[in-house]
Amino acid sequence: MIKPNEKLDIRHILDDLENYRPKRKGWVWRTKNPQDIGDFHYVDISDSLKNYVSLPSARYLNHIDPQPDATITTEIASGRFEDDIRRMRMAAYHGADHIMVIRTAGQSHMDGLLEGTPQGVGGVPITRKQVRAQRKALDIIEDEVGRPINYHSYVSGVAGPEIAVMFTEEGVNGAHQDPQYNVLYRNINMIRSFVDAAESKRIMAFGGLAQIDGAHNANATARDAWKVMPELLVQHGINSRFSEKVGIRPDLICLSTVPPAAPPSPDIKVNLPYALALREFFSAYKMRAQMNTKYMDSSTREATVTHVLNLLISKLTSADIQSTITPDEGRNVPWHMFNIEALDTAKQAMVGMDDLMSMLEFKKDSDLFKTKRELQIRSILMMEEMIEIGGYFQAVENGMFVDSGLYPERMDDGISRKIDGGIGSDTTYKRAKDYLAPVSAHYGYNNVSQYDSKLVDHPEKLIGGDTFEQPDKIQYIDELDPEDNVNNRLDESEAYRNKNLLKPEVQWLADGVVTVDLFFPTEKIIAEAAALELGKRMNLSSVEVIHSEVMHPSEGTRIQIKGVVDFDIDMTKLKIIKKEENLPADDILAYAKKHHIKVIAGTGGSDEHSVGMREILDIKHGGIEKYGLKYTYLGTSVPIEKFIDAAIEEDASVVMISLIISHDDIHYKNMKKLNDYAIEKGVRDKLILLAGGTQVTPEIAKDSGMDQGFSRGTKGIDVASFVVKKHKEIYGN
Ligand SMILES: Cc1ncc(COP(=O)(O)O)c(/C=N\CC[C@H](N)C(=O)O)c1O
Repeated sequence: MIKPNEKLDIRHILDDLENYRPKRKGWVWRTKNPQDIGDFHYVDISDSLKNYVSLPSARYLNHIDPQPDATITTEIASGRFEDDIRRMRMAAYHGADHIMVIRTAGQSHMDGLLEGTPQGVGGVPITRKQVRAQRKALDIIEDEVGRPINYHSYVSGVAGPEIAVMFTEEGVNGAHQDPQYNVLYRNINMIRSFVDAAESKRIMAFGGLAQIDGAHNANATARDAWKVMPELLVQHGINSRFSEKVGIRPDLICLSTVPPAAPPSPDIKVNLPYALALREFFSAYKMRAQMNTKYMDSSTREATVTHVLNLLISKLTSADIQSTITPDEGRNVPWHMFNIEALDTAKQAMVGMDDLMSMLEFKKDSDLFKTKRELQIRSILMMEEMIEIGGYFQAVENGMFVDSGLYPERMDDGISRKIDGGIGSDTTYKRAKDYLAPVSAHYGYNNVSQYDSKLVDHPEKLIGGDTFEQPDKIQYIDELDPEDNVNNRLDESEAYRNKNLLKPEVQWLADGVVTVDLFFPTEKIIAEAAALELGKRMNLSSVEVIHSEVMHPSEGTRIQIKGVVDFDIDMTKLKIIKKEENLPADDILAYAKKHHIKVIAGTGGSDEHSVGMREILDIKHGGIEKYGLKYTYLGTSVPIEKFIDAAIEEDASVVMISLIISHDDIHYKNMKKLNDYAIEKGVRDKLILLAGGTQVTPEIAKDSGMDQGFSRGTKGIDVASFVVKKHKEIYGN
């Protein structure tokens, strides 16, 4: 099993891919398991991971990392699967157990399977080899984090059935499949789409894949998304009932529900009635909540707050899968850090709202229920009209879908598709009387008995098993394109994989992209031009403004730029400051007692923070008291001189000053003052001066005259161990 300090070896993953077989088939849900974690009892919770990265503030709660009971998704879309695999491992550490891989632009229109490992645009070309490599990598990653990970991509498009077969052969665990998506958003002929969908869904049912529908696209496409809510209910109904009739189990039918409105609209008031309406209509199925990307601009802060409101909706209603679009979707440059931020947002908000509904209930007499009912009635009326005019196909041709009017109001701007039009029109054929497909998952008419009436339920037995039973029958193609493949890409970036060279990246190894977050005290248009100039002068190339935010029309603008650095960093030449090993606790205790080490401690300058210092001092937090050091606490806002005067008076050998406020580097200025005063009083060489604080950098503290600086995450033993080592240096054993 791979260790956290070992990097995934992509070449090892690519090795012998031909003979890789998936460990299991089908989807795995998390198991809800209410439990105590740390000092708290959680209810909407599943088991914790073996290896993980907890939220930053978990540091104050014994590094607990509670995992919500909902599956959490991250979307991967860089175009190079070999770099996406590292991102998948990072995502798994941050709580993702559903990896959704976007396909290269336009794959929906390709009528057949792609092969090999060409680089994609905005996603990877989903091919058997890329799927195998990623599933094999996820086998390694799920063992490392200690939780099954679902691999997911898309079965929509004209090659739906072929992709469904390949996914089932390769152990893919989930897929989007919704013929309405083909029709409305990819202009694929509707007859072809529904015939293909029946076949694809039948195969997915056999493979146990979880299915996600495409209703969310309506509210990403409609002009005023909140007005398509009745239609969203209709779209969910069409795909869910169709899927169930074809044979997909209801607990694997996941409705992709996105709150259609976002702030500054009254988000919860608009979205909650819809969320309740949906779950009341479709309680037999699973809910896949997806964060709203429609109203996302380029501010990751704004996107994150909208995401949290979406998570509130999920907690107020239900979410079996909680999808986390990268908050950078607004810029359409999903980078590693934004996938991880979105995962942390979901985990943080969901565990933060654990067991919410045990404390709340909705006011029965509020508008909430009236609006919910009204939306449901509107959607039923829409279904009735569809039946009246001749059914779904006719309704699409009449442009009933994605009309920006709140049904039955019509704006007549819906997406209309011809029943006999679109890609793949006129490509469906009635099966002949003696039609036979000797395969284990096939929708509709299959005249097996003409050969063997005993095998009607197992047509594949006619040929000694199909590829689902006999994976060795799979025709595995390695590469088709001698240029555009992973081997060439790996060779190009080899120096950054197995040498000591380092480059910053946002999505691809050694892409060299960095961002600079800055503020200019001037109007936006000038600030943007100045930011580009600044980027150039910082020797960045391809400098672009990726976000600008007006703080005031003339007083100031915040700008984020991205740019590329063209140099490498040689890791062997870096000055790495190793964290000092602590002495054994017993040795510290014995020495401190023998030498009666006394400490003067307090928060210096005009600083009132005291929590941090108490943690480092008090025995109950594992403070220095636990290791035999006696301390006198001077309190907060202690004048700098008083520390030295007290040390002299009490014959203390250590001064510990806590300095949290860092404006204008006042913390370092106070350290200098402390050091200078100790020299002035002629006691500097007898004293150990230590400074601590959230913004204290040890190196700068030492440059400011301290013997050592301590920053976030310092423990009592770190300080006690340093004191004993330093005391031995000054006073001998
Ligand atoms: C039903 C369906 N089929 C296929 C595709 C993608 O289809 P192409 O491979 O042709 O782009 C989509 C698109 N949305 C999925 C991403 C979204 N951010 C999500 O999380 O759902 C879809 O909704």
